[in-house]
Amino acid sequence: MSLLITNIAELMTQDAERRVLKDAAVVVEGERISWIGQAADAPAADTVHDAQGRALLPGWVDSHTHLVFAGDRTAEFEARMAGESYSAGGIGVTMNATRAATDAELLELARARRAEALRGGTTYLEAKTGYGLSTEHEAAIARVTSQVADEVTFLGAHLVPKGAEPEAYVDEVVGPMLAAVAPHAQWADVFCERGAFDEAQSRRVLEACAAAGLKLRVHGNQLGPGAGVRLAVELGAASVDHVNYLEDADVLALAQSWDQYDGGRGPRGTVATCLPACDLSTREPLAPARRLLDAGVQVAIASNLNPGTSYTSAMNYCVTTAVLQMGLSVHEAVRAATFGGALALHREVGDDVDGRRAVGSIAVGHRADLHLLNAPSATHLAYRPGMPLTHAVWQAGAQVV
Ligand SMILES: N=CN[C@@H](CCC(=O)O)C(=O)O
Ligand SMILES: [Zn+2]
Repeated sequence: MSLLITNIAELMTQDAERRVLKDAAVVVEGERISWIGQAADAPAADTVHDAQGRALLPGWVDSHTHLVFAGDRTAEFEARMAGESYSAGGIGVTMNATRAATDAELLELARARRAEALRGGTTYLEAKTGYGLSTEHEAAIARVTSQVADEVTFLGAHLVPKGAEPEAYVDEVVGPMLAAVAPHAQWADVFCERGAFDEAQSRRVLEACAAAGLKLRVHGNQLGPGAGVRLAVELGAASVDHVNYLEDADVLALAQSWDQYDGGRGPRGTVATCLPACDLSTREPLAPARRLLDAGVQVAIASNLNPGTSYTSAMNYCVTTAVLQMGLSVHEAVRAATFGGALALHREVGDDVDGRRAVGSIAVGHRADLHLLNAPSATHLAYRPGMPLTHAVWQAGAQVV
């Protein structure tokens, strides 16, 4: 079955040439984009969707979520709004609530959140473990996560649980916990921050996970300057996330990591993933996305959905914030939330590579993940902040919204 989406006022492809087409059309065959071009030149298809002058973007690629948890942290949020600062310790509150839930309850909660994200235009999503913090609970959460997320990240090194001795806990993370979770995960992450894991502990976790075949990502430089960015670049992590507190040397290292990049055929560098909703909720300085882009760093924008620092999956809101408060153009912000997220997950290139297609851009051969706005241009995301602009969504060629 083929589908022609026509009468698109603005088609923001986020493809290699960063093309933005006016009066455009897209043809989808099965799960795959098979044609893009001017509406007047479009081939016939089995069915037609008249976009009626709306804007079409790639579906959002949310490359940083903590989708699987129970409970909420309203009281902590209220305290923060009253002037308290965020600390990693709150993770323990969610650990207790999550351990108390059954796997079936966690799956139901996560499925509801995944559906909410999809309704907001998120067609591809990464999710982390990290609220189990024991071998048994991390393995259970990894199994649940693999049923709802497109990419699964092992984050046993999220917090040393209360009562545990840090080095003994790291021994567990790199030993039995890693062995139990690795079959369900593609990625490993560590919260390299004061109050969580120091540089040596983070390095140990990341090296062990890499040796077990997991690709790397890092939570770093969120609450103050630190080793996260440096470690991520040194170990070839796909992404370092938060990046609120950066020294010039961090920005330089991130930029240099992209020196050899040739569009995905050779090695990739380390993406800097900015989490605007989290920055606002924690009242941390916004990540310096403008400075990073100007330095030549590849940037992603993600939701960081979690009950502590960012209880939202609204990527429209993250993009709006990036434009209004972080100094990005609309095109740059949309790129970071689509192509940038895909790059941070090594999914930005490929026409049926290992049975999977590229996501995060609209190009022939890529997965037909499409987001139709109820607006004539993507500019309206920032121009009409907070308005419900998601009109229709296709995921792998199927209309889901
Ligand atoms: N920074 C570490 N982890 C989460 C917060 C987790 C929590 O507080 O529950 C984050 O990305 O912000
Ligand atoms: Zn996070």
